[in-house]
Amino acid sequence: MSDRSRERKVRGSRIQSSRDEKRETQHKERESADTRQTIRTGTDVSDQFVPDEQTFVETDAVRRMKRRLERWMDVGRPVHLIGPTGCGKTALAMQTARDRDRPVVWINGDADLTTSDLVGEYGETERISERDKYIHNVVKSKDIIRDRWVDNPLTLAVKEGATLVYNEFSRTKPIANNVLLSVLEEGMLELPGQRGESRYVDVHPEFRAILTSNSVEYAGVHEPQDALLDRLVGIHMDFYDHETEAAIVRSNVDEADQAQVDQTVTLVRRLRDRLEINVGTRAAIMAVEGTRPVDELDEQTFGDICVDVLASKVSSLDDIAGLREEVEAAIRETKLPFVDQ
Ligand SMILES: Nc1ncnc2c1ncn2[C@@H]1O[C@H](COP(=O)(O)OP(=O)(O)OP(=O)(O)O)[C@@H](O)[C@H]1O
Repeated sequence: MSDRSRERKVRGSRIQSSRDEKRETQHKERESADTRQTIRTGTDVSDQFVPDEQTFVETDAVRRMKRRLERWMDVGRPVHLIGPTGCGKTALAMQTARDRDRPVVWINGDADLTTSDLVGEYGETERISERDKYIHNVVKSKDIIRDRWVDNPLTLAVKEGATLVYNEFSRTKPIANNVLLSVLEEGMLELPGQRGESRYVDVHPEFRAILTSNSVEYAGVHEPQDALLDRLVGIHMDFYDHETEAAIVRSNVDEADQAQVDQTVTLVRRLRDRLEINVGTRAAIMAVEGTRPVDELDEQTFGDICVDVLASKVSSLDDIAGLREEVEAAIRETKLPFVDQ
């Protein structure tokens, strides 16, 4: 492949470096990795929240999904991860973002988010006092009070060439997300509150975006505008395979017994098929955590643990009774060796 064909175009602006030069740049960046930061605090920014780094399990299934995501990152396309609650979207997005060796910016979608929450506002007032020091013992002071513009996460990410992880973006009202349209296509961010030249910001060529949404809410809460969806590559995720879920549980629960993890994952996957409510990987993690303090685990106790793990998703005592029946039936079917039947 000729060098020219290796040059990759990012929406609205061209990465000047060929793939080799980019590798060279990345190598240099890696050398100064300690200067790389997840933008938590930077110049003129309020503290940025980014989920803490966790042990990330990479089985074949996870690697395949991650590679699929990275391919689109490589060509500069924003990716939309869609999947049921607790299937692993956030963990995958965050690990892919971290592995890019670029700053990571996190935004949590919310119905109250406005455009200025995303891009910035004149959030602070600065008072500048000038004293006239040329005329002896005459003090003339002038206070200038000026609003100071504060960049918010999206502007930060666009300026720094960060990887933006916009979690549950469809919880944000579409009108607030409109500001993404020109970022993802024309490579230009418009700051509605700003004036003159500073109203427009060129998108850094290394800027990338991963948006996640919950399959149910995605269609429900705020149907995203088609113009935004049109700019996104969509990857639908489902729950991982048994081996991956068991590995995820083990990585999230210290010193968990392998057999108990396997059996609990089997049970949780069985309940996922039987119940109307969404049974995510977190349920398996919490069920194994719930058994840790128990010395002699019997069917009743394990049934209580599994009901507790899922009960917040049912709203009435009748539903709880139905849930318990399903849980107990699934425990009997799964013949859990560690549970004294
Ligand atoms: N590859 C992985 N390695 C380690 N833990 C993982 C991995 N994938 C998912 N998990 C864990 O499984 C649980 C659910 O994952 P995650 O939060 O990423 O799901 P989600 O689809 O983003 O959920 P939600 O829709 O609630 O945001 C979390 O506790 C997460 O730490």
